[in-house]
Formats: sequence, structure tokens, C-alpha cells
Amino acid sequence: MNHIKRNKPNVLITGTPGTGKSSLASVVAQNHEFQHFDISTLVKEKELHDGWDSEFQCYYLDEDKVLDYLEDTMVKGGCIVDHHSSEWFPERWFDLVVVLRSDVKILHERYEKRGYIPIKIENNIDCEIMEIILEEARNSYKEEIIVVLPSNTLEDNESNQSTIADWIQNWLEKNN
Ligand SMILES: Nc1ncnc2c1ncn2[C@@H]1O[C@H](COP(=O)(O)OP(=O)(O)OP(=O)(O)O)[C@@H](O)[C@H]1O
Repeated sequence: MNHIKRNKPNVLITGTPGTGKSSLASVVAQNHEFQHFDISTLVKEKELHDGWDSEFQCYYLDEDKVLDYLEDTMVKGGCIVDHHSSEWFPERWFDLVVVLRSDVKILHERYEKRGYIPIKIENNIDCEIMEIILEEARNSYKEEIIVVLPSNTLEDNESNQSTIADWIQNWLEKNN
């Protein structure tokens, strides 16, 4: 267990695919000079996977490879990680866990724009309706570090940016 004190916090942004994790994470990272890790892209670029799942058209992510790849960087702090799953990351990595929520009608439109196959649309919509990602986060992290935010409109995105900015500012004042 690594208890080195970080000078900057680490933030996890999670939510059902298409809720806007990467859009939010990239702006927040840019504004605060944090490193952004979009796990799905990282897995592809660094080949941290075990091949391609042709049914769901995504890579079989290799969790151990991802954890090994990120560990040293996460320990230093100043990272924004975005991924639809949260339970397999070490709890100690994160100071704030943001769960994005979107209305299913809006999600449906986003999936169609992406050209998702029907089974993938159905699975992801069910995931949002059943609050799978929110429950996973609640089972994996302390309630006091979890923030649930709506992500339907561009105004939501801007408001979420400032919520996280305020939180980061507050963390830096308390911890440095
Ligand atoms: N708050 C928002 N308001 C309107 N459109 C949004 C919002 N957030 C994201 N979008 C749009 O929705 C689409 C999906 O966003 P994004 O790729 O950031 O989602 P994601 O959660 O990272 O998806 P995935 O898990 O599949 O990587 C993009 O076209 C993006 O521009």
C-alpha cells in the first residue's frame, strides 16, 4: 500500500458510455494542467488488452496491464481518469469520483450518431436505466468522495467543469 502524499488530487470521471466523460475530462485536464487518461483510448494505444470482442466491438481490457501502466503516475497525483467502470481501480488512487448521468433519450441519440449496433445501444441504455455505473462507484468508493452530475446539455458540461474546478481549488488549499 502506497501512502505517499500527493500535491495534486486525482479525479475519476465515470458514467455509462456516451454520458460525456471524455469531453469533460479533457477540458478539466487542460484547464488545470492535469494528465488525462481515457482508459479506452489508452488500452488501444498502448495495447493493454487481450484481443478484440467482435460481438460488442471493443477490446478485452487487461486490468493488470492498465494498473501497472498507471500506478507510478497516479501516485504522483494530478490525474483525471475517465472510464465507464470503476471497481477495479485501487480505491486509494482517487480523491474525487464523478458519476455522470444522462437522459436515455439523449444517450440514444448519441449512440445513433456513433453508429452503434442495436445490441450495444440496448445494453448501454439498460446500464444507464439500472444505474449500474452509479452502484458500482458506490460499492467501490466512500460516499463522501462521490459526486453525481447531470450531463445532458452543453450548459451541464460547463457547470460540471466549474464544480470540479471549485473542488480541485478547495483540495489544493486544504492539502498544500
Ligand atoms: N454535456 C453534454 N451536452 C451535450 N453533448 C455532450 C455532453 N457531453 C458529451 N456530449 C457529446 O456526447 C458524445 C459523447 O461524449 P463523450 O465521448 O465525451 O462520452 P464518453 O462518456 O467519454 O463516452 P465513452 O465512454 O464511449 O468513451 C460526444 O459527441 C459529445 O460531444
